[in-house]
Amino acid sequence: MRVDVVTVFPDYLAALDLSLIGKARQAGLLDLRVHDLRDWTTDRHRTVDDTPFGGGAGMVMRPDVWGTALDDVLGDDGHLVVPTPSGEVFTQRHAEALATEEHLVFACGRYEGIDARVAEHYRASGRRVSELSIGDYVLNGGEVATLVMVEAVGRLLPGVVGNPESLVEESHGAAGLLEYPVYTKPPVWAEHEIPEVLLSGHHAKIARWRRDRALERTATRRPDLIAALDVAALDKHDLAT
Ligand SMILES: COc1cc(COC(=O)c2cn[nH]c2)cc(-c2cccnc2)c1
Repeated sequence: MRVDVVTVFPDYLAALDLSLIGKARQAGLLDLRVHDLRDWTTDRHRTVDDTPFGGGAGMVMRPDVWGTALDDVLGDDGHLVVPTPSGEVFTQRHAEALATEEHLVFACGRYEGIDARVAEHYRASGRRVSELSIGDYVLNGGEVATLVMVEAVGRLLPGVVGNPESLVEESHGAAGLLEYPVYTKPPVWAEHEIPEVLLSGHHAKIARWRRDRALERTATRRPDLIAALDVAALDKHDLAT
């Protein structure tokens, strides 16, 4: 997979050189390129923004600069992803769908956002455009949201995560449940013990205990997910464990 990120703060994406995503890049599993939007400006001050039509506070990012940058970077197959508070909420389902793409291009907005004609222009020219929010809050720019989405997508690519099994059981995974509580040594810590069943070696009981804790946690913390629960996947998942 090729991922391009266009931003006025390229250094923000340095975190993608680290850990699993960094290793995936070195292994050639992920071809990540970060671009400075100002490289497509034509004026002496390398201006990327201007005042909003209709008035209001703040500045808006110019369509002409974004257009020349994205025409270069999108190529024939790029799927344009625009992190924005006004987008569809990004979920594990979006991560799974984006992980099947060949080429993603993240446009990191700053100020009050990007001129709306940019997304419109690429949609109208038949390109896939996804305006996605990582949550109901406002950030100063799309870079942090891009880090979140690149990590969520990148870790699903074959070969990136050591044990693909671990992708099945995690929160928001195939069964749509939150993850059950996990424990490791020592068996007693600060007078807190481990649930007995986990020491029993009885795999069916352990699987059942884990499923019950996941259901309990989901019902308590995310009742909205219970309504969307795919019981069939849950049982399939259960039988698989
Ligand atoms: C592309 O347009 C944007 C992008 C961003 C950065 O992304 C987020 O904040 C975000 C992404 N998921 N959840 C939040 C912010 C604004 C923005 C800023 C101030 C006032 N209004 C809008 C606009």
